[in-house]
Amino acid sequence: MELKAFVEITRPHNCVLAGVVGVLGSIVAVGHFPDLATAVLVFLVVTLGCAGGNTINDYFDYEIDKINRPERPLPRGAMGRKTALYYSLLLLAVGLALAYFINIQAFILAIIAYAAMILYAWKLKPLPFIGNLVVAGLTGATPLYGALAVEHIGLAGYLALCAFLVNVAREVIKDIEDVEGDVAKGARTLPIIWGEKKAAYIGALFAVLTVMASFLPVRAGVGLGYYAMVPVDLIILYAAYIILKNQDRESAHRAQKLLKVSIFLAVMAFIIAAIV
Ligand SMILES: CC(C)=CCC/C(C)=C/CC/C(C)=C/CC/C(C)=C/COC[C@H](O)COP(=O)(O)O
Ligand SMILES: CC(C)=CCC/C(C)=C/CC/C(C)=C/CC/C(C)=C/COP(=O)(O)OP(=O)(O)O
Ligand SMILES: [Mg+2]
Repeated sequence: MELKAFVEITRPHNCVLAGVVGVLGSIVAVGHFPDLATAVLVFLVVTLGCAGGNTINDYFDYEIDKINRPERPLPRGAMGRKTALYYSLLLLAVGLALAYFINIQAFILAIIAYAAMILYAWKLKPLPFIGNLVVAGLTGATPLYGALAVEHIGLAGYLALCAFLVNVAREVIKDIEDVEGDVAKGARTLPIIWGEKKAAYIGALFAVLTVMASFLPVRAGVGLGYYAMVPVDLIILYAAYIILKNQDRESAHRAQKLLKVSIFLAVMAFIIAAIV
């Protein structure tokens, strides 16, 4: 057993980014930084939820990951599967306990989101496109979580829409990348039942929809910070071009990684826009 596996299996880069997006949701909802206690609780509930969701995802994906992601902690033997299961449930239990101290709507949304992550990992992932929508929906719920914590939605709705759309695009393109392992396990993902070309069209469509939605906050008159969104949109459109041009594993990997970079840069742009 490797102790670092307890951090690695949570995919800390995703969890910290998600936690920042949760607090960003609070900020853009009310136009200023929330009180420190609320910000810390929102960050922890989202981060622990994402950590528990990633961990239980790897528990259920053990067979697929042995083919697609053999370097991950479970397939490489760095952690036992049962340990991963109990560890994920502990992370989620602590997150729920903290959500109770925010407010009732934030506590209820945490219960729904955590249950959806477990259900996704356990049963929904093999469902064509439904699995993608669940993951993207959870990712879109992240800024809304911060907005619920401050009991106001405001611009967090635009942030949630962009998060949802870009993650639908990324999840579909990740499925194109993972076709080999998914076929071996009998998963019925979009590229497997519709073909990789049609799945690429769906992924590219949601990428274009993300670019269109990214200007909504500008229409709402939000400041100069939103021009930082232009390079983000160019990266998203380039990712769409790559996956439309070629649907092999390498192209899908490059496209989905570019979308991940666009997510990180977009979050920085939203933070600049919220501060400027
Ligand atoms: C215009 C534009 C792109 C706006 C961005 C909107 C926004 C705030 C996005 C943030 C979404 C978010 C909460 C991201 C958290 C981290 C993340 C990517 C979660 C989704 O993870 C599922 C994925 O399948 C994990 O795979 P991998 O990243 O390869 O480990
Ligand atoms: C709203 C609240 C309280 C929490 C949300 C927490 C977040 C940000 C969830 C969104 C991200 C998410 C759903 C993470 C867990 C599940 C996950 C890793 C899905 C993707 O897994 P796979 O489809 O198996 O793809 P890979 O394992 O190959 O990445
Ligand atoms: Mg997985």
